[in-house]
Amino acid sequence: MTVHIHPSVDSGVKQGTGSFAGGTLVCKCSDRPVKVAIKGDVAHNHACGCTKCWKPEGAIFSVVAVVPRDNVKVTENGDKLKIVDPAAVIQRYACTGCGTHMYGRIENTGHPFYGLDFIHPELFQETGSAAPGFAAFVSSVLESGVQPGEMAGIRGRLKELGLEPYDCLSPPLMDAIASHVAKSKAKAA
Ligand SMILES: N[C@@H](CCC(=O)N[C@@H](CSCO)C(=O)NCC(=O)O)C(=O)O
Ligand SMILES: [Zn+2]
Ligand SMILES: [Zn+2]
Repeated sequence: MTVHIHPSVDSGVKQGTGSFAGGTLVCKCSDRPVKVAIKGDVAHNHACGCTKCWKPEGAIFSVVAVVPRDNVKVTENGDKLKIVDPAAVIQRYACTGCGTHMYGRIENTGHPFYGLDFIHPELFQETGSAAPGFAAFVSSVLESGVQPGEMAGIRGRLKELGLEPYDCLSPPLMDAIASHVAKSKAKAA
């Protein structure tokens, strides 16, 4: 049986051009779509199996990447945006018309990823942004109703696609988080 991970990778991961200069994210509304301008390319693009990241209908994983928060600007119909969960670490701004998450922002200045916003590159109206490079929070798909017996097939398909599966973030990102924590502790001592 074919395992569907996410429509943007199911027929193979399409590599970015390496020179993506930015573009516009557009929600799914036919009337007054929300538009968000992004400067520059995305970084740390990955498939995410967590329950909080937005996924298109039928997808098991989201595809999510980061950009500097100063490179994110809501340009049209921002009045339709609402924070999904104000208590979450990542405050995800979703369109109240279609439910699409347009960007996620961290307001805690002490968080290792403060300064980076989370976006879904599939919403770019342009092509060529950096491709996903790994899969994060893979075991978390069980929290969305995936059956344990499906996990081997899911991990196998992710590997086949070149998206190494991890049950948290990738080692370089986990290292970045731990280094940040170590530095914060040293400063406080
Ligand atoms: N098992 C949980 C995991 C949720 C989780 O920790 N998600 C990460 C990654 S999201 C992008 O990669 C996270 O940082 N969450 C903070 C937040 O969502 O506010 C689940 O599946 O819910
Ligand atoms: Zn919308
Ligand atoms: Zn996630």
